Amino acid sequence: MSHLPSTLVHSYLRKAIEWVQEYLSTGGVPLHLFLKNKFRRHVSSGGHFPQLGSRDRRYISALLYDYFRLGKSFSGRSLEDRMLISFLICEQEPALLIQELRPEWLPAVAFASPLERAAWFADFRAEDIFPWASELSAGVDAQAYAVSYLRQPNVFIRIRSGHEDKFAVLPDPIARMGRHTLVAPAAIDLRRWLHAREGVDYVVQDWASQQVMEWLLDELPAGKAGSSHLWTVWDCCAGSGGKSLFLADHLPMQQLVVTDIRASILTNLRQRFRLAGIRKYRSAVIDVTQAEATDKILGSKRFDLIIADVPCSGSGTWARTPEQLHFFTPEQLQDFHNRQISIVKQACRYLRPGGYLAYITCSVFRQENEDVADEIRQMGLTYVNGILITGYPAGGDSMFMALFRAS
Ligand SMILES: C[S@@+](CC[C@H](N)C(=O)[O-])C[C@H]1O[C@@H](n2cnc3c(N)ncnc32)[C@H](O)[C@@H]1O
Repeated sequence: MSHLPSTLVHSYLRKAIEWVQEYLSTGGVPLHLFLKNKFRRHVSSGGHFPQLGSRDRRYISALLYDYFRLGKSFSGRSLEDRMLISFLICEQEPALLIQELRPEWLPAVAFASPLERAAWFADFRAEDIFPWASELSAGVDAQAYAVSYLRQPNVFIRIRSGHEDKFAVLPDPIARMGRHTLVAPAAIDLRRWLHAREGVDYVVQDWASQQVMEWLLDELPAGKAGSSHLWTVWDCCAGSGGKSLFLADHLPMQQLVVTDIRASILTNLRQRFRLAGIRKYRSAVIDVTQAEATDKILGSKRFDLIIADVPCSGSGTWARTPEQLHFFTPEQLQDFHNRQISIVKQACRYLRPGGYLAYITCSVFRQENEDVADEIRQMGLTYVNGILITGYPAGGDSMFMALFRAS
């Protein structure tokens, strides 16, 4: 791509500004859904793209996503300036657009890293991107975490045990991080590059998510040599089953129960389990905070291990959904905290004596991590160990886990 007509460049910017203004005033839906809807409904209004082609969509999407990557920085600038600064900082090849719209900024394009490009602007302060550093969990490097927003995160693959031979030779854009973990640049079309089946030979699972589950296996007696115990497991906020799929691949289980408050996400889970060849499990829609309804379904069942991968701010994954930086207010943390406590309080009634509770979030906020862990201790469970995986140096998510044991 060596040339972009000037009229087209201006139309991209106009469209992106129009849509970002609309999104800022309505919010509500994730940005990717907003854009999907917009692209579908886009009707020519006499502009320069009667139909939006894939290049048009790419530019407009990048302008919107990058705009949110700046978080609260450059707040003294106009919307147009912020959009173009963010494009310059975050895109690998921003020169065509910048040359047309802000040629005086071209010297900044010469820098390779987003941080260097950002620092070219005198009014940049990394701490403005994410201004809630005092709320972070211990172990999160506030500056590195803030700067991680400036780059689209990577895609991570978990190779399923027994399928390793399919990945003996890797094509160029895909690299190995471990025996079972591969990393690829964002927006890669995995089907084009891998001669392996998604869901069968591999699953897309973030590095931090794989790391916390491996850590869990090491902490549990199941990870120790000579253990032949068959585990009974309840994944009480199972979502589309990322954690359960990992366990089904690695933990000898007698029983696996997966539940979620949303029926639709369980449909997704069942499809993934079917592909993965996992048939021995029970699934049910349960709102764990509702004791009576939960009792009706689980009855007198008691579990060796309960996975509580609770709903949270998702701040450990916000580099994938940077619009959340704009809509977040610290007051929301108390609501998340309360919901997390009520889920755990109800869930741990189903632990058998000596059973384990794995409390998990993809949050970097203390109020959802250490503070909830402290309250779980006060519920009478024994704290075994905890871990915070900070994925930002590897272009991945961050995740917290605290492991408890019932007496
Ligand atoms: C972080 S996601 C789980 C991700 C999943 N464990 C995975 O690895 O793919 C949290 C899940 O909790 C579910 N959830 C929220 N409130 C709930 C409740 N009261 N009872 C049960 N599930 C709930 C949400 O629907 C969501 O799917």
